[in-house]
Amino acid sequence: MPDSVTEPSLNKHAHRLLASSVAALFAADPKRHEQLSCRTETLMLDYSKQLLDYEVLGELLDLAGHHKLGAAFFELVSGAQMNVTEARPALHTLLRGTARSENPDFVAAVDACLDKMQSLVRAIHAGERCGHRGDRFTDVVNIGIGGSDLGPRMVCRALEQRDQPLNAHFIANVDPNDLDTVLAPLNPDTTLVIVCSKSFTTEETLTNALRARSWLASAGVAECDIHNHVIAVTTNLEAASHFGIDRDQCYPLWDWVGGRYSLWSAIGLVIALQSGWTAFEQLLEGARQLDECTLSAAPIDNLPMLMALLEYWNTLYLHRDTHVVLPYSQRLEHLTACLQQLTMESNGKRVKESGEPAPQRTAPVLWGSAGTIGQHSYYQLLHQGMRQFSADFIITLKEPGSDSDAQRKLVANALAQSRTLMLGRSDEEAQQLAISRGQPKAMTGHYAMPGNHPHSLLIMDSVNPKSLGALVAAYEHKTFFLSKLLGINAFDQWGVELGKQIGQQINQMLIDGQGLDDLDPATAATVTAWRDANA
Ligand SMILES: O=P(O)(O)OC[C@H]1O[C@](O)(CO)[C@@H](O)[C@@H]1O
Repeated sequence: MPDSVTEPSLNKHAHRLLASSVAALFAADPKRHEQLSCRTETLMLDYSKQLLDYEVLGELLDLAGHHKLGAAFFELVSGAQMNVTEARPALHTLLRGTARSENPDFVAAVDACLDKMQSLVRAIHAGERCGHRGDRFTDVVNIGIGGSDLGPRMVCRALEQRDQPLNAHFIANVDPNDLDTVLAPLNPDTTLVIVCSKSFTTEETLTNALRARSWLASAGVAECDIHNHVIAVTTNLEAASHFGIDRDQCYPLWDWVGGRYSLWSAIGLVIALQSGWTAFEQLLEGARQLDECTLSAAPIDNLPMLMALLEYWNTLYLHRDTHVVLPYSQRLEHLTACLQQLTMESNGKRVKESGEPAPQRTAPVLWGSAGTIGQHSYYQLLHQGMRQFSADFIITLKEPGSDSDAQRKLVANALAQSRTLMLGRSDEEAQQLAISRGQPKAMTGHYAMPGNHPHSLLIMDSVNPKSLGALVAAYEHKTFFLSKLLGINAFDQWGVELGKQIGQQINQMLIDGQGLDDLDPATAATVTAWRDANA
């Protein structure tokens, strides 16, 4: 493939389609939703409201072939060194049992870790492993940040039940208010703390872990009993044992699992503790099934590949700068935050794998929140603002046990918004509205909405462990396929690393006030102001 900024024929199609509309495409082909949809066991993608026709779809599918997306995915799950700057594979799929025979060297470690996790979960749920006074654990606090927080936090919220074995809590921010607020209502005697840090060097996590230990100690947990209340998940056993967590209380992680892809590993312990081992296994199974189907399906039937091709089309050709994810489920309220790290930390890059500048736009900004709440804040911009965006609506068909009237209204809102984003309100209708309000025609523009905002619907039966596993895996693979279309490495994050490094330097300057001349004057002035305020 030449490194052209964009493919000329797709550019021509984009020009043509931008002068048309999704509504016109539906008028010409009322059954297009039957063709422009794709199913897996647990998910359905309806992309008929995207601004594309069969010609464009054909060319996008050809691109999948040119970029050898299927082969690249096989390489990924087979343990090829996809992370070129860190010379590592990215084998999160192995954690859920995909391509075991391709990765014989790592299988035993994964199995042993799962066994160790399961034993812990069983012992805690059976009341065999208790707090220092012999009380059953009632609460589990996960301390971690980024991938060591967002995935498990999202899944725990999604699977929350009234009568669950343990209640899960999360502390991520180094802002002391986060820890103080989370721990305040908890009983230290019945609380288990999991320190999740792949590197065991992340400042926020280590600071919070120390503070959580002090909280336990000040509640009377003797130093020799702390090991019963604090466990760790990390690749860095040495740092964890230096911190005071015995090796046998550490659950392993490996450098071949990226932080933002790690919820399937022991980083997911909090999920199993909250929702049970079976739920955790089902989560892995849903993701594994999605992996299998991504490995075997032709591009036209390959749900994450289609999602990536659509994002590529929307970003590069229809010039959408942002992608809004709108889950119509309060259970999925943390999904967007989780996908932000997944997609923007993976594909928010400006160079290709080779180190050359990326010749085109890379990842769009991802944002959004659970519907219907956003309808009463930022949807106004979606309907009448001037920004160009694409969107995913996530809808569930049946939520057993929830109020059916409210549930129906939720879905009605999702479908209404999707339809309005597609159709908008025509100038004629807007004019009639202006007139009916006794206003001159000149006021028409206030009521008109362009519509024609490309978006997909991701539909699942309900938010359950299996469908959730599949949903997250679908976004993971979409992210990977997009990286391959863009030619970038999805598995490093050098921008974040720089921030961590400079943060440590400035922390030292806040402590001792030394070396301020090395800073820019504005930053130095704020360091001085902070030191004065805290003198
Ligand atoms: O698990 P660790 O090593 O504490 O890192 C936490 C997070 O920090 C990052 O490096 C940057 O945010 C993420 O990739 C990672 O998930």
